[in-house]
Amino acid sequence: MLLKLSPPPFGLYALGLAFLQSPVFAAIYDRFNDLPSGREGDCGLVLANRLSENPKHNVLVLEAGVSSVGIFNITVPYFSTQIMPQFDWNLTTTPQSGLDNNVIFFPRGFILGGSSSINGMFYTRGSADDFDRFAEVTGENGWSWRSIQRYLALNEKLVPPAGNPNTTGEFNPSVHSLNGTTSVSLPSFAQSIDTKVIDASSELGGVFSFNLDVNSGFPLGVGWLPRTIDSQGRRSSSASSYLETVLRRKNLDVLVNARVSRVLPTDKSSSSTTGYAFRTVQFAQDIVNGPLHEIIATKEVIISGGVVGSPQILLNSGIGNSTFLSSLGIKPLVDLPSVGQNLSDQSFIANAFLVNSTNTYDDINRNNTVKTAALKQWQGQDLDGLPGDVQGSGPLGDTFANQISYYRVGKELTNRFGDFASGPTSPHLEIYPGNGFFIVTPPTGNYLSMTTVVVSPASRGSITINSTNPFTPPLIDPGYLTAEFDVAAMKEALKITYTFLNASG
Ligand SMILES: Cc1cc2nc3c(=O)[nH]c(=O)nc-3n(C[C@H](O)[C@H](O)[C@H](O)COP(=O)(O)OP(=O)(O)OC[C@H]3O[C@@H](n4cnc5c(N)ncnc54)[C@H](O)[C@@H]3O)c2cc1C
Repeated sequence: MLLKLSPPPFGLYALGLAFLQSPVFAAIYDRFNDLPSGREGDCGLVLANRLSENPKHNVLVLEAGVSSVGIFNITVPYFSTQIMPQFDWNLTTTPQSGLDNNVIFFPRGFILGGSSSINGMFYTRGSADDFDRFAEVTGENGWSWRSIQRYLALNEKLVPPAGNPNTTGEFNPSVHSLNGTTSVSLPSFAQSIDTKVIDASSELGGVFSFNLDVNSGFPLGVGWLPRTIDSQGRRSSSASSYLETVLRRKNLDVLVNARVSRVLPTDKSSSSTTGYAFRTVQFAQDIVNGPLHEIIATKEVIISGGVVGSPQILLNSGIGNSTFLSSLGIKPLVDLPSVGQNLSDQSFIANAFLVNSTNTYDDINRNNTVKTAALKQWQGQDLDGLPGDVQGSGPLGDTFANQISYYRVGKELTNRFGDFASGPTSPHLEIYPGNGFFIVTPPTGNYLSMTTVVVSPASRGSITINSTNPFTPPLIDPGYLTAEFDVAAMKEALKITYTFLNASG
């Protein structure tokens, strides 16, 4: 099947895959010249995994960033709290009018696995209403909450946390799968605030009531937070779960340091009325000096460059708003005005409060002796002369939040602005506690973080380009807090946070 683009299809993925003869062996390559000849195409890692299940398909993944294999700082979950510029695109937003024209860092993974290799590993599904809304909007019932269960089960593999602590009462086994691909576990490392959080939920009740499983389709309330971490306390990313496990396949190859500039029509005789077959992918391994390489997929190209990379590749290729592309000097091939529009991102504030406890994570972040001891614990080295230190245990084998909570804003706000959540089971707000001040820890003091997120934002923005150089960073405008609803909702999140913190527990 060729990927033919003609208006109005949307949801274009890109970077391709190909069907070739005589598979040789599978590998991750650094240089184009080392690729076995005849390997043509590429695609996202879940697709690469599923498509290469069929030995008749040959699949090539092109990744702009580096390989994730064996990278320690990616594997150790806790290091997700630190910015790692070598694995990041290091992008920033345009000045944000909703944030006093500040420019904000916009992290995205520049590595195999993309942002799943640098993210916070929270495993939280959308609500039942979210999926049912996808089904309604797309007219495709396969997206409904009921239908999607099969795919959630294929994705999730619930495993015991490192050290096998007792997780009874922290989840509902009936909504989890033991047989999928991505390892998911409950917290392995008890934080000193855990009991206080659960006690506050029970004391306050109402909207703070304990929810046995926020992944049941009904996320409202306070619950324990599953994370994509395996039983040895290692990050489970799309690269570690979907790619590294199948690298032995002879029909799957990966080329890293390969930045795609454009997809090109392969059949020059096609036109915007008959539709183009975009099977040629152009990319560079050296974006300053070139050269530009071209490969042609025998079958199909699938663009999966994420929320920033995909629209940028499409716009570079002449697929987008024709008037805009012409004004920039790019020949429009397919008029798709929605490309890069309607960007929706969740604004958040990492609120930090000084606390009188010294039992927080802050010293791991700023004291090398404490960090080294925690690393030894993660490596399973003996710290106390007693047997039993487990690989992946301790604070570094876990992410920074053990609980998560979801709320709806009051009726006053939805009556005034409308309801931007997908339905009554869907939250407007997410709030999670963390036992420290993360990302940029101050040199002194101990902290409690209460991060507040508007998860059903009304603000909309865009991803666009302002250059004919395909490697110039795109213009990222998430429009943070430009909608009045989002500002009002964030204020409500802060009020909820104060109520929660004022519980006597
Ligand atoms: C800091 C951070 C924390 C997050 N925390 C969580 C969390 O705790 N839980 C959660 O569920 N979600 C979290 N997310 C969101 C989640 O990680 C992303 O939604 C998800 O990874 C998006 O997947 P994707 O494949 O669409 O895009 P990406 O993960 O961005 O992958 C796109 C891939 O394409 C590559 N690429 C892009 N352009 C090109 C090009 N021109 N040529 C070649 N390759 C290209 C990129 O390098 C990347 O590997 C977080 C995201 C970030 C950034």
